[in-house]
Amino acid sequence: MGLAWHGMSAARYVRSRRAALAGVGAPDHSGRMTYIDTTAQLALPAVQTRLLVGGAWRDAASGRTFAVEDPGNGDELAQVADASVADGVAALDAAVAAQAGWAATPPRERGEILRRAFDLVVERQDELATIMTLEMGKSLAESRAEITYAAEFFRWFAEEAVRISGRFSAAPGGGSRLLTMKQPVGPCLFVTPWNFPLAMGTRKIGPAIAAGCTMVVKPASATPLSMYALGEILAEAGLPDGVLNIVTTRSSGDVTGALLADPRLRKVSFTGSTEIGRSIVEQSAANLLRVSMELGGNAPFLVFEDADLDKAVDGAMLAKMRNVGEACTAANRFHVHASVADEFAARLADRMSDLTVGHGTADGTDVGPLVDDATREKVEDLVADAVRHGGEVVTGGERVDGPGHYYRPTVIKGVSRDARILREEVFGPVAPIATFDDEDEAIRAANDTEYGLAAYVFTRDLDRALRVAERLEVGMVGLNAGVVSNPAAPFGGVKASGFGREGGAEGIEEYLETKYVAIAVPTD
Ligand SMILES: O=CCCC(=O)O
Repeated sequence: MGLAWHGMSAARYVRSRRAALAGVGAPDHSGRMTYIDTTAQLALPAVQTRLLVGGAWRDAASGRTFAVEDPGNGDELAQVADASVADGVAALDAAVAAQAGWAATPPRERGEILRRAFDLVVERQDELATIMTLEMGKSLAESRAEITYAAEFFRWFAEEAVRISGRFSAAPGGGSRLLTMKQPVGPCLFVTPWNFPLAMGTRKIGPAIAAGCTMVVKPASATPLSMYALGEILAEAGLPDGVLNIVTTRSSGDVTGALLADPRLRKVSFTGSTEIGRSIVEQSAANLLRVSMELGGNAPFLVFEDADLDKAVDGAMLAKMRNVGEACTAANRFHVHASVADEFAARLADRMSDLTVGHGTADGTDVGPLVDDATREKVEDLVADAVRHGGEVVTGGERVDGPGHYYRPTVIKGVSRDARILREEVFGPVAPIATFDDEDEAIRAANDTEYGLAAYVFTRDLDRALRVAERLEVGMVGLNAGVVSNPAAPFGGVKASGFGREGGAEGIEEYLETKYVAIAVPTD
């Protein structure tokens, strides 16, 4: 059975969209994006998604909706309920009402729900990939990879649900015993981003379900459809009403502000920009909420003179081009030993210029559009600034004309340390390369940022690898590896990249409180 889309079959929706989109935004090697007007064939069903509150789908109290657009050609994909503050509070009411019952549900039952949801996500990978590609642009291959990643959080936390434990010990002085237990923190608010619309949801929802927490999820307004599809799957997997509530809104600040001010909320987890993260942390102080923040990055990619350059270029392609560069873990700047920098730049440019830019659903597309024009304009500004600061564009360096927000995969070498592109998060397919002469200089350059999420190190010298990994001010290091993300590993950053860890054995701890009971034991 396919996803049911509030009475209409999402499979039918996806099929009709897929047929309609065949040929739209086909890549054209002359440099333009050809848009084949398929309006006559589109015949889009008026997909309207609603809010999920207490297990029921309902309209926003305001009756308002907003449009979700395909970043690959600007087509409207759906109208989505635009929740008001009252809708947000109703969702929290539902989460609060479900909390006690859910916390009392046997861990095995919570794990089994997650396991069934894992199976369903895997089974529906193609449908989900089409929805995701349409709403955020990346190629279908990228969307499928994200869906596998997303599903694995459910499988991982299905296994963690039954391993929550405490301890029992004797007080050193005698006279009492100490019983330490773990309990769910309570109702949570999750604010998820558009760049990984499903995985950033499952990375929070999975451990919350495993730990026995209820939740309100507010997905990014650009990408609500993947989250709705996930809500349908979790309901089908047997998640009780009210445990997961989904609220889409364009008034994010108002709705999340009201929830953060509500003393019934006990935790907030946010993935997104450092700027918004700071504001959420400030607001969460009033009720002293448990907080997890997964914020911006500015990952350095270090290539030492002894690195295997083939592996370094493979790693660079992954670290830079995964998700079209729209990832907080993306290699943002390349610091390469001066003796190998030209060779590295030439090899990377060869690989980048081979990539096919096109609509995410078109056959052969490697690189889809950026999510919106503001993102593309920022990329253009950063490239222009890098060139003003002496950078030489080796490949790319321009937008693709035509509908959609496309930008060519770009390599710039000789970027000087004062260029903005080495300090600001690019969130696009641009690899700026700067050089260093020795290890200390490489580390100084890598740490010269307010961010501290991920870093990548390429070297064949094990001593150096460990030394450098220890000195880098980041939460995650890829050692001769271009991807650090793994559901079994603790994902998270330091400095302005936030705090808290998602995934791994640490992931579930974010959703658990520790309580201890002192038990008097008569001594005679
Ligand atoms: O963009 C943030 C998350 C990226 C990831 O989980 O790999």
